[in-house]
Amino acid sequence: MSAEPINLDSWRELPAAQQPEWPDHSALERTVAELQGLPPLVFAGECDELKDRLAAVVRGEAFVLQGGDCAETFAGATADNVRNKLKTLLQMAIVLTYAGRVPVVKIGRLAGQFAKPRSSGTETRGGVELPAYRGDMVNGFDFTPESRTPDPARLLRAYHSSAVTLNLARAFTKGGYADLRQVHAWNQDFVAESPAGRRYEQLAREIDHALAFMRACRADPEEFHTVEFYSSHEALILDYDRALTRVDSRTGLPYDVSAHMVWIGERTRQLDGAHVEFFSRIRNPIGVKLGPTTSPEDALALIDKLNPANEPGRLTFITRMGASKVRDALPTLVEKIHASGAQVAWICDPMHGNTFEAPSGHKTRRLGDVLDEVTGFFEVHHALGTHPGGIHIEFTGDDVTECVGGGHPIVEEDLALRYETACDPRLNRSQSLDLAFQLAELYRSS
Ligand SMILES: O=C[C@H](O)[C@H](O)COP(=O)(O)O
Ligand SMILES: C=C(OP(=O)(O)O)C(=O)O
Repeated sequence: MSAEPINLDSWRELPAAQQPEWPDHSALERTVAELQGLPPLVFAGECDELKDRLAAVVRGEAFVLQGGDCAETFAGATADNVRNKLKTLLQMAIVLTYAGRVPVVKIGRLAGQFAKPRSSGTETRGGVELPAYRGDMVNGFDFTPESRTPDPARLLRAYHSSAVTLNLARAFTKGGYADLRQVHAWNQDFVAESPAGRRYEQLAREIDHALAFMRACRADPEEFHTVEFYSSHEALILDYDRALTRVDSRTGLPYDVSAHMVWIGERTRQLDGAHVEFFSRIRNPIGVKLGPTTSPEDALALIDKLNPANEPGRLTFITRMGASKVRDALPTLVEKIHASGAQVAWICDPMHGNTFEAPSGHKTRRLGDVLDEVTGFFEVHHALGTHPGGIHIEFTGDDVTECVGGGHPIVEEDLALRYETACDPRLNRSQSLDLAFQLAELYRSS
């Protein structure tokens, strides 16, 4: 048991970036009090299990696949939607495990990814200025004063939507849908239409043969029938994540039980800021996004503050440099941190450094840039002898047209066809599989 209670409110004294301006503070306090009385969404023991899996990533023995929507929406918490995202994640994981020959730690940007940091606090349309959309946890997407006013009741809806989503994810991953014998079923609606689907079908046939062989040998391990799946989100709105922090009865230590893993974004990772302070107090495995301006000194100071015991699996750096910068910005960072002896996992987010505006005004990303950043990430780690530990992506299971490129190509003129994201552009299912095949090749040759 820990000797003294840990102060979970020390962050309140510090500047907290990207927080909503709640118009009604007493409503916020009532909501927070209600959240504090609600059951945990995940258990501390599950968070520890994920920490162990991430420790294997630090040792170079496993690879992280972390992904999901840029911004989940309340309306999107449906069985079809969650199943489609999980299906894509499972297909990507199978490609990586089979073709890349590496165990994959599966983490969704799911069941809690309801808040967004924004470049500007307001949005102007036709001369009207309103608060920017900050995710369904804070305000509505519609461009009206009512919808854009931050509403604390949304924190409760975020909790309940997370609970529904996590319940579906647990049912799909433990209840038979994720059984390896379903490798073909996951592809059924897809195979004929897309080159990635056809390539996947070939791989699924090989897996079938391998499974038949294993069964003939009377080997049918439990791992073939269910999947370990973990949830994660950017813990941006501190009132929410603090209200869902509970002291673990086994150890007396605090965990943010709104997700297994939480991360700090590029815009809120100030060393003397509230987010870093709050994260230093909770015991979940945590991530920190690092953009191209991060100095090795910044990263080392974050390690001192967030992982003073140098526990492997506790801290993951998610680098998001941009394809044009990764080969210049990443090497010194990795080299100096590795030389310090710090035990961190390195994950590449090839999305957030590669956003641009198409002539139509849509925010988009090129799959080619995404693949180039991932390739640069592998090159840097290969040259330094460190482990490229995973990827963090924004994707969806639907055939949206938000990013350009891919084996089943989408061009800039297609963007308006199915542009459905609430914030940043996501890879569709075919583009996600293209990425998985490329990753598997990179992994095998690294
Ligand atoms: O997902 C990341 C950020 O929230 C997003 O890129 C911010 O977008 P903006 O620059 O349109 O505010
Ligand atoms: C905001 C995000 O990324 P970053 O903090 O890296 O900009 C995100 O991943 O949603």
